[in-house]
Amino acid sequence: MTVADPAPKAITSGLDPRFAPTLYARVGRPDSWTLDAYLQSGGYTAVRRAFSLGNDAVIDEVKKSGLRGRGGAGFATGLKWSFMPLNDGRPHYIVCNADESEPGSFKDRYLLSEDPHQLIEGMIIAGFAMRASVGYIYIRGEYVLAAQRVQAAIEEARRTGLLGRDVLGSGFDFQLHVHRGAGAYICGEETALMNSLEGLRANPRLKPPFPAAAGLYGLPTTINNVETFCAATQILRYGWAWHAGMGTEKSRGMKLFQISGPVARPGVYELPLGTTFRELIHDWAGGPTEPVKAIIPGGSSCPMMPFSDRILDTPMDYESVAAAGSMLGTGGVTLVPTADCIVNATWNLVRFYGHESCGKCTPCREGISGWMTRMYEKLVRGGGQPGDVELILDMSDNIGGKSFCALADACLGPVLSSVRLFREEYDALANTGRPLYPARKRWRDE
Ligand SMILES: NC(=O)c1ccc[n+]([C@@H]2O[C@H](COP(=O)([O-])OP(=O)(O)OC[C@H]3O[C@@H](n4cnc5c(N)ncnc54)[C@H](O)[C@@H]3O)[C@@H](O)[C@H]2O)c1
Ligand SMILES: Cc1cc2nc3c(=O)[nH]c(=O)nc-3n(C[C@H](O)[C@H](O)[C@H](O)COP(=O)(O)O)c2cc1C
Ligand code: SF4
Repeated sequence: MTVADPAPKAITSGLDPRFAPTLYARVGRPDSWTLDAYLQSGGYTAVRRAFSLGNDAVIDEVKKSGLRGRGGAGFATGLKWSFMPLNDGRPHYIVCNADESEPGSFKDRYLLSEDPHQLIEGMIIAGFAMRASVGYIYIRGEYVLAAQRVQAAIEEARRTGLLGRDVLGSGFDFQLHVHRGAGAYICGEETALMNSLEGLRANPRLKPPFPAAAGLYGLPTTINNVETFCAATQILRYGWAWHAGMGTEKSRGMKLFQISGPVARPGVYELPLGTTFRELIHDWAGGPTEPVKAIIPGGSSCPMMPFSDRILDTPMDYESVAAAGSMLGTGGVTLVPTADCIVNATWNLVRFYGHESCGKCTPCREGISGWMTRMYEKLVRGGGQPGDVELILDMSDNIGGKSFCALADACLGPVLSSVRLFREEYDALANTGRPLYPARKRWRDE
């Protein structure tokens, strides 16, 4: 754990005036993290509505809203909630995945530190719907401020009858606990996260069984991302039709897009799914500050795409970005400058994944942490040889689809796409030992 959590001064919440303020409505406002501020803006009305609807109707409401998981994979949230068994007499758990460690993703930290009650309300609603009386919020270790604010908000909620026995006189008992991570990316993978919560080493578990069948302590569990629970609060507040009325046919609602790299106004922008890359980059983030050659659309595990007119006009929804050859992921858009060595930039990601490999399976431990990391290091240090690029492709072929969890494949996203798009930069290093562009300074080099 190395990086302390700074106060969120630099964020830009791009609330679109055409839509009612939603997920980031309170971010940046004075004392936004306190119960008083939350109540003044209509907080905890959604949970009262949920209680009046009843458990199954809440799940139905989320299903009809079209909400899909905002942790990256986009799995239908209401459907996932409906997998939890009914009245089986066993304890059920819900878990909030607040581990947010994907390079390029930084939306959840501000939901946590600036608006913890919105998350708590979403988790009470989810716990009620899925008959869970205990919830855990697993927070990335580096998010110090976020953990403090969430903990303080839980205590406020307990003191005022929003958590604990008989929440708001509904007869529903619900407790929430914060668990802080200790700086491992793999703890964001939901089954590794459950092992970590149980005090075990954070290795992923086999799926299936999915968590609803056998989750935390082997009991029915549902894990959702921070933004997903917060969106559930808004859906219960404004109704499923309001949410389903935004976005595209299969990707409904608003999304927190993040943009980093050489743009005038990097930050978090709350926009409807289906907004184009061009609108985000040019209209909201003020446009690139230097020539750009690639877009990483949704966090570092998503394949790079060229910075072309076709891609700029692609709507940012799950289907359109997949059709364009990548993934929407977390909506964390990163721009890669033209004058940066793509091999060095990719090496930065490869060594991140190599460092974060949990070591459980051979293709990832030996392939990513070992061969791939050494191969990139050799290339960027000027030791490249003819045939190295073919070797990278061959290694990728032996790793892809053969690892225990998605981490190894995530590393291959930037590797294979950068070779495909910028082969000449790889060939230059392999054949001459010299890059076509000088490498930018990376924080890992400092
Ligand atoms: N937010 C971050 O910081 C971060 C970091 C790394 C990766 N990611 C994202 O993680 C994603 C991969 O996550 P994953 O490996 O959990 O994806 P996944 O597709 O295995 O699962 C996504 C969710 O849907 C559920 N699910 C999927 N199929 C199911 C089924 N048949 N029955 C019941 N439930 C089912 C899973 O339990 C899980 O909750 C990537 O797309 C990436 O964008 C996010
Ligand atoms: C290596 C790895 C790391 C992950 N890290 C996160 C994370 O930090 N936050 C998150 O919400 N999901 C993360 N995920 C995805 C989770 O496994 C899971 O899909 C998600 O929490 C489900 O929530 P959702 O349905 O609300 O998206 C990660 C997946 C993998 C493979
Ligand atoms: S792919 Fe990597 S992180 Fe996932 S189980 Fe295998 S070694 Fe661990």
